[in-house]
Amino acid sequence: MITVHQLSKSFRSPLPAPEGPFRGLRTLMSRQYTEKEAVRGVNFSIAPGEFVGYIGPNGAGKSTTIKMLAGILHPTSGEVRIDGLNPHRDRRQVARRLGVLFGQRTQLWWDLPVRDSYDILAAMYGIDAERKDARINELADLLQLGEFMDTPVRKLSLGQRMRADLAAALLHDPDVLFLDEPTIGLDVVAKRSIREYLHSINIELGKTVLLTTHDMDDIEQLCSRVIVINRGTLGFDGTIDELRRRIGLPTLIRVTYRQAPVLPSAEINENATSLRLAEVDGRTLTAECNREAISAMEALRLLEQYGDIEDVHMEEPHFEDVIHTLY
Ligand SMILES: Nc1ncnc2c1ncn2[C@@H]1O[C@H](COP(=O)(O)OP(=O)(O)OP(=O)(O)O)[C@@H](O)[C@H]1O
Repeated sequence: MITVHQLSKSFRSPLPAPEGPFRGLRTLMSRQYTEKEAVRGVNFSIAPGEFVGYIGPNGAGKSTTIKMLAGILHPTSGEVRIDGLNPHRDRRQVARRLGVLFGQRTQLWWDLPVRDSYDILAAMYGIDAERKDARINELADLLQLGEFMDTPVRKLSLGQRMRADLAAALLHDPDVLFLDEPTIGLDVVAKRSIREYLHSINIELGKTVLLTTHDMDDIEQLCSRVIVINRGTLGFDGTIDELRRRIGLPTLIRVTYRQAPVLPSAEINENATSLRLAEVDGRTLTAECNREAISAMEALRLLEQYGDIEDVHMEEPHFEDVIHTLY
């Protein structure tokens, strides 16, 4: 559905003129430029129906990539294809298949009621009146837009605005969605409602979604695959589980024994790279387990030697911590 081959984008900015009078004016006239390689030789492909997270630290090149995928920016080199089409050359055809949301900027008309923005967008996409009304009613129902459909966009709360923008991105029923920070600044309730909706359109309607976000809960709850970009180049492309394994943060195993365990230093220390004792507190022992080196069953078999186990609790490393290690 989406293929990206050796995609690169450089930005050229004028170098500031040296200190002195009329510096601002001299900067404008400056003929010296600096080149910023925002995206460097990126390759990936996304199959129909995938939900992919595209993540990276600030300034990594995420928005620049999405803008090139959507045909808003022209690549310096490399290729993008959306369903075989070039987003720049075949702009109109691609626009029909594509819905784009930039969470930081609305694509709705600020001073117009929400409904009027949809009328304008429907005219731009060539949607006839009957289909437009049916579509707006459907989206208003699913995204609960009814109460503010006639309110100017500038008067909406952030959560309402995001729902209205999502409906705008979906109005023409595109197969592919590019979402750049769709939950930014939202409270937990609004985030949950947006996530539930995105999940449902991916699972039930088979929409292909590329999601950029700094919210790792978005990624963990929605994405089957994650692509990590850093300083313009891809560092990882795979499932969340693969990413966890690659980073190798330990799984915590918390075992409660029937009686206080006999301290197990010797044997656990022999296996310190795979299973490391972190803490003993009364009847509870906490160990850090490297799942690459030892299975949970093997770890439990080792821990069983130190007493009768009453309860076991396992805690995977927090995804935020995994990502923090990666950045
Ligand atoms: N129009 C532009 N002119 C010059 N440099 C730009 C332009 N747009 C982006 N950049 C630079 O390209 C780099 C990548 O920017 P981009 O917006 O793609 O990052 P991002 O990963 O989306 O970051 P964030 O998470 O902060 O939104 C940054 O260093 C940014 O300053």
